[in-house]
Amino acid sequence: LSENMETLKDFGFFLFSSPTTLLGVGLLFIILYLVTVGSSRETGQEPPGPKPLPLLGSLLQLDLQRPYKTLCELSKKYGSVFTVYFGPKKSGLFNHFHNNQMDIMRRFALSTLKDFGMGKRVAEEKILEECGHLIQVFERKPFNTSHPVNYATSNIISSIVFGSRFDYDDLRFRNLVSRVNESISLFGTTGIQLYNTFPRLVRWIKNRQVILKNTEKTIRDVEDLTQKLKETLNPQICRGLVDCFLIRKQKDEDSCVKDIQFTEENLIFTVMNLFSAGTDTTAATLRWGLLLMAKYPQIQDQVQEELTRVAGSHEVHVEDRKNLPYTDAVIHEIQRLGNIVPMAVPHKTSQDVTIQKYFIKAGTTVIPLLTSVPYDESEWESPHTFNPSHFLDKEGRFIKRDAFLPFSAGRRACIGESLARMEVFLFFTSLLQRFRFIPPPGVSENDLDLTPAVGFTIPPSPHELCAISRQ
Ligand code: HEM
Repeated sequence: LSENMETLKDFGFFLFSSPTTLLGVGLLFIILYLVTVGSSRETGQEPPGPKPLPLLGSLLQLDLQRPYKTLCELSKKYGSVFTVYFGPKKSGLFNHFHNNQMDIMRRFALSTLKDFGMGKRVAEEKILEECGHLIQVFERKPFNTSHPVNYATSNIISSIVFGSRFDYDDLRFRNLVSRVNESISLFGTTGIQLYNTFPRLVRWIKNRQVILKNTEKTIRDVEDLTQKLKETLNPQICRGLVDCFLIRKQKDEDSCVKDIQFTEENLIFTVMNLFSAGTDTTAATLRWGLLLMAKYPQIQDQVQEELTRVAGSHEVHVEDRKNLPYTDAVIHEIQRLGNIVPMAVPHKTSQDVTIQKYFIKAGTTVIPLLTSVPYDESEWESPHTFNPSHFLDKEGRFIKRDAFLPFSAGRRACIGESLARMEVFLFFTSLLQRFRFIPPPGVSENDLDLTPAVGFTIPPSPHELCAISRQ
């Protein structure tokens, strides 16, 4: 996902696309000049920012484990477009795609996800089936929600990509999911921030070695899984995204088209990207949801009262959402407060560009600082409190808010948004229908800690909950 190329058009579109513009200063951009200080001044005015130290840039001013926090503070001082130096020059951890390839792979993934039911009934059926499996493994005795929830969300993307789900006790699947979780979490550590800043100096850093090993093993697993699909491929039937990719590749080969997009390498990385992007994010959101329900039992009561009144013991479907305004508001509030992708995905300008009055050189890393939006005091009545009324009008009807941007905006916004929204709604409602979530014995609601973990995406810190059956 990281360091993907971005065209000038994408960049402009992102900046001026409607929700962003509406928010004014809401969506803040950090412009990370990783080139020599002052070089861009030759061509135009550089965005403001803290004065960089030689070599270290702005490093000493940043909380390297939670950079989004200090960056948010800096944005208050310097405005919606500003510069931060992460050390002296440009660096990146993974960069697998070239510009056009990224565009084509994005389009391919998006249209295949749609073919496989993203936002449609097919996906709904898959998710409801998975809810059935997830419910079986939730326990009355204290348990860590991380594993089961990650397996469940991973199975949704797996069945879209590979055409089938995995058993929760399948060792290879468990390892795949654990490696994704571990790498995403390590991406947020100080060590990796340092590596990104001084790649030559700290190549040996342990967390980088772990990420590289994880990636190597995942590549082997994905190669093996795709090989099995290749052996049983029937060009008439697409079981999942991998099949569609292979069929397209075969077609190009048959008609002697020299393929630079539909290559084995792109297949592996597309699958890996979807697998990581689709697992950790949705699971983190759901885990925040369950934790917040345990912490705020009165809100859990109201969700359960509404679910009982509207759906009784029937399975909740997507079409029920419009009749569940309170539950819908709670889910939106979970996403707002959870703020699980605080710095979106870094992009890179492919050409020089001027934004507002500021000149940004080609090759500059640009980070949309999403974290500034959900806690914006000019947008939310009580930005730091879990308050579902942010999404309700006086009559208790659900209201959309422009400052709700967990999936980012513009041409490079999340491609899994409708799938993720469906997953979060169906998993959350079916779990809340069946279970009451409470803290473990001896732990009070007040003791439940809402400090986020460290990571590229930010789930809650490790914790345990009890799931008491309501039936
Ligand atoms: C609640 C769950 C999710 C949240 C909050 C979320 C959020 C985001 C955000 C903020 C971005 C960065 C956009 C930007 O850089 O401007 C992103 C990118 C992306 N997401 Fe999601 N996402 C979620 C679930 C998913 C799922 C289920 C999938 C799988 C289909 C997915 C696939 C992707 C991909 C492939 C990208 C990169 C797009 C690109 O660079 O062009 N996401 N997501």
